[in-house]
Amino acid sequence: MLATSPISPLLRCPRPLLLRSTPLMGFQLPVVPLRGFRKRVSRIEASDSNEHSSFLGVNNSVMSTVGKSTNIVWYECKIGKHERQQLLKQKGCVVWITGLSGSGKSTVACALSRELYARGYLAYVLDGDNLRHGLNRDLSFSAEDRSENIRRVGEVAKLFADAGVICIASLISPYRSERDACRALVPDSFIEVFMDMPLELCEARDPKGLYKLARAGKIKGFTGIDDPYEAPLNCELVIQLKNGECSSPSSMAEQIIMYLDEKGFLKA
Ligand SMILES: Nc1ncnc2c1ncn2[C@@H]1O[C@H](COP(=O)(O)OS(=O)(=O)O)[C@@H](OP(=O)(O)O)[C@H]1O
Ligand SMILES: Nc1ncnc2c1ncn2[C@@H]1O[C@H](COP(=O)(O)OP(=O)(O)O)[C@@H](O)[C@H]1O
Repeated sequence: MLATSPISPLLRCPRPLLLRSTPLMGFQLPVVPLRGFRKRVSRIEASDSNEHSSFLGVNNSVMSTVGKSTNIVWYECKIGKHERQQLLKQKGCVVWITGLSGSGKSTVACALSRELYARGYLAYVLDGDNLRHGLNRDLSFSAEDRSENIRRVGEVAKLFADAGVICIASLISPYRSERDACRALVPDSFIEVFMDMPLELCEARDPKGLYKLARAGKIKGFTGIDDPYEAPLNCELVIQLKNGECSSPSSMAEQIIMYLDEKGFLKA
């Protein structure tokens, strides 16, 4: 359990205190983390201001500069991804669902989450539309902001996968290079699923009336109308119409579950 330090600012630890329960006393004792931590860090010189530079310091601590964050040190916990996966009896991964608005991304994402839950697996959906209500509320649909949107979701998805969770990201994510960058964050556990539905079908569905507005010129830069969508060239799964018919969401989810099972993600 974590708590902020109750001690004076002069003695404040660089990290929060850990509280540990003792069976004998039945209450929590503060445990000051890693004596020598401050000393070790203070002996490392400030790093330069390159985009991403790092060097080994005393006791293998690595002081880094990443983006605009200078003098930062990665702290490793003993309970890691492996332990969490053993606990959950599954492998953390990212199922990245891409496709046009109205192609069925959110529907299949929720069906997949539901089917996994029914089988005893933990999944979490990161939906583009939903994330734009919070984490990404500052982003528009300009190319630059869409790239930042995808980058952030890729980073969050990586954290979920590290937590041992099957993370289902459901975003239009129209640019190949940004999707590839997300893949590079979790190279062995990224499953790209392309909702390969014809524009005509998506437009006919138009559940939010956005295509109609885009065709009328009332929304500018709408994906598939006057903004590009770059279809994947080499993705793990493609979901398409069969004989002109759309499969049910649960059979689409089943297709993804079969892939996860074959590749060993459904065991620790
Ligand atoms: N200009 C424009 N282009 C595309 N989509 C638009 C636009 N404006 C609003 N919307 C709505 O936003 C949803 C897509 O958000 P995403 O975060 O998935 O988009 S992106 O990955 O950043 O391109 C998308 O949701 P889905 O229909 O679920 O895909 C739309 O409802
Ligand atoms: N497999 C499917 N079969 C029939 N209708 C579907 C299917 N998947 C999605 N739909 C319908 O298509 C519309 C768009 O689906 P949605 O999941 O919101 O797409 P997206 O998230 O890609 O915008 C919704 O009205 C939904 O009910």
